[in-house]
Amino acid sequence: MSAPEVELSGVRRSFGATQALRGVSLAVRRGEVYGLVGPDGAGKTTAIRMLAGLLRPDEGHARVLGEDPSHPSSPVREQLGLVPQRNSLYGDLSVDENLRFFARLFGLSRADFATRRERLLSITRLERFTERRADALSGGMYKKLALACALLHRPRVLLLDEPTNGVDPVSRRELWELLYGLVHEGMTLVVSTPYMDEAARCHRVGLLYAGEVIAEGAPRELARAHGVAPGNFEAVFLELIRGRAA
Ligand SMILES: Nc1ncnc2c1ncn2[C@@H]1O[C@H](COP(=O)(O)OP(=O)(O)OP(=O)(O)O)[C@@H](O)[C@H]1O
Repeated sequence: MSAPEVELSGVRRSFGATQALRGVSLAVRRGEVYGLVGPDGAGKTTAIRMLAGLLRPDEGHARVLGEDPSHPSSPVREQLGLVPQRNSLYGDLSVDENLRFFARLFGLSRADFATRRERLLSITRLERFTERRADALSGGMYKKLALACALLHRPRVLLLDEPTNGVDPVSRRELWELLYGLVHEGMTLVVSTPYMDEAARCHRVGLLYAGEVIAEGAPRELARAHGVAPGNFEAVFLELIRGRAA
């Protein structure tokens, strides 16, 4: 079996007295959609930020394509895309200006940018809105633009922190279709979400609760193991949490 592309191993991280991650381990293979599923405050953003190299663990380690993503000169940074939870774009800049800004940041050549721009505007269906300011976009369109900006440099691993938060159901479905398209092209995805129904859209999920992975597996298998209908992760979660409280 191939080596994991994304890995957390025994990761602990505290902020003052708050233990955000309490010994989290996970491994994601090429072409997988791995869901970090859990309620607000479970530690999802902390885990994503660690994989993006923006935070270091107190204990344990994070690896992406076998490298430490927090290392300033790590080549893996070029292979990583991040869609943060909010405010990742310049609200006063238009769709086109945001794309251009991030293309410069990633060092894309003029010709490469032209190709990427066309492709990304097409898959996100933002072609008709290139002049619109990011702040004036709907929630779903804003997330699609954030995704387009994160994809400019053709990352191999994409990290998405609650990409469908505040997005209407139709745009949510569209975003997921877009994500599957990327996976089809060989990308590896780690997606955090507080929406239990979205767990079923992932190949594998880690259920995160109070800084710990309390269950992990393929959605259907987890549902079967807990005797609930496929996709009913709320029931799986409640049973697991009840089990811990008992
Ligand atoms: N920079 C920080 N300073 C202090 N506490 C923090 C910091 N970052 C996270 N925390 C705390 O760590 C815990 C986990 O937060 P985290 O943001 O990772 O959770 P989450 O699952 O992403 O939830 P949310 O969806 O609400 O962001 C929370 O109790 C949070 O308040």
